[in-house]
Amino acid sequence: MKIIPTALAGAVEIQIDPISDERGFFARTWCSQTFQQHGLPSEFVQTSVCHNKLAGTLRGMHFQRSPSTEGKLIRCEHGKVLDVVIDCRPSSNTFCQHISIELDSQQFNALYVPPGFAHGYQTLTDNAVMHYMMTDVFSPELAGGFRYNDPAFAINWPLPVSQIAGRDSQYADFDAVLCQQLFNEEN
Ligand SMILES: Cc1cn([C@H]2C[C@H](O)[C@@H](COP(=O)(O)OP(=O)(O)O[C@H]3O[C@H](C)C(=O)[C@H](O)[C@H]3O)O2)c(=O)[nH]c1=O
Repeated sequence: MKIIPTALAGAVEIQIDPISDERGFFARTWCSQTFQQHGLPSEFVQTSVCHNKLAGTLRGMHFQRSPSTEGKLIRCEHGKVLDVVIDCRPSSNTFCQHISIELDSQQFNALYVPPGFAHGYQTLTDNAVMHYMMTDVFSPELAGGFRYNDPAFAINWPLPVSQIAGRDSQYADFDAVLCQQLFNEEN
């Protein structure tokens, strides 16, 4: 595996090192020891899968606020998505900044998103399937979100939105003070 830092400390792309032969290839996608050596999670407590019917579907920007310690390893298992994460950590030098990365089932790449981030994606193909591995259990009472088209982030989504949950298009405008309260590690 190659672990590639991004502009947001702690968020890293994981690329595979395929071992090929005439049948195809074999590649490691996660290893507790390798992850631990890179300061990444050595264990996960929940995994999930998500199917999206149409290209242009937008899910996000979702977070689990403090005291959740949810980090997630995300991979596209069918099709391709533009994945976006926003740094919501009050003490971070990149607070409120975001990165975008294509997760492509044909590239087998993944993204690790640490606690303190909002996450979302837009599907670039029909029938895009996402796989998640989480470091903390899902807590509905700690779930929240920012609007995908909030001018505070100016995220450049590649396609017109074809499908989006009502909740996701109605989040209030971003409020940095509220965000710092939501993600205050002392909560
Ligand atoms: C996330 C999650 C959801 N659920 C239940 C709650 C709902 O009854 C149903 C659909 O949930 P939701 O509409 O929140 O699913 P998404 O819109 O895909 O949300 C996810 O999409 C963004 C992009 C993410 O990064 C998060 O993983 C997650 O927020 O599954 C669970 O039971 N466990 C879970 O971990």
